Amino acid sequence: MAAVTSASPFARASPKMIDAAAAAASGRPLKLLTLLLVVQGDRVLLGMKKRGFGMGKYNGYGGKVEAGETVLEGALRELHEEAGIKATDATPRGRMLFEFRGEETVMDVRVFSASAFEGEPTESEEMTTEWFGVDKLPFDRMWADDRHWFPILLDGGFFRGYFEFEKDKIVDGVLERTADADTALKAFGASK
Ligand SMILES: Nc1[nH]c(=O)nc2c1ncn2[C@H]1C[C@H](O)[C@@H](COP(=O)(O)OP(=O)(O)OP(=O)(O)O)O1
Repeated sequence: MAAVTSASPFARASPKMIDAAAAAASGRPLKLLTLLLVVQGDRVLLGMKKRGFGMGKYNGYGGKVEAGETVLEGALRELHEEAGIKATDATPRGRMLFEFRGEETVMDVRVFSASAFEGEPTESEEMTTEWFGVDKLPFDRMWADDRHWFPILLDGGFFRGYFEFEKDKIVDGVLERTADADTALKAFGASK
């Protein structure tokens, strides 16, 4: 399992590097977003984004956390709105900061996974619903960071990272497997 993760050029991050990357973003506005991956046995539910940010890419389900809801509630609501299902065992797995060159706001993405749900995956106006085998994930049609942290997610682990993008290409990044979800969350001084 370590071999999978260390294959990533970003996996050599020390906590110090992560903190330095986070400090680079401190003081900048963070946009709180969720991302929920439904992983059932050896298959993963992904949706192709049909509009807006990330259009044309496959991803898990998620979006902005609304006022008055917790991050988990936001993650569950987005999954339901976009894929028509209710996850019953969603659990936090990681935290990723994404910076886009030329943009002030840094995306603060809270990653969850779930394996159980109620309902049938149903395509929405925003996303399709498609199952992919864990060894056939469409990484070349996903966000470039995904191939680096998916192995940790599929392996049952927790992670935190920071990636800088120029359009949709990675220009810099650090990624670290953490001992638990709390460590991943508190990494960048999460307030909620
Ligand atoms: N580099 C990245 N890698 C990744 O795997 N997911 C990313 C990502 N950058 C953003 N995301 C996810 C987080 C979130 O689930 C989604 C963006 O949220 P939204 O779809 O809500 O954005 P939109 O600007 O389209 O919002 P709405 O206009 O409210 O639909 O993309």
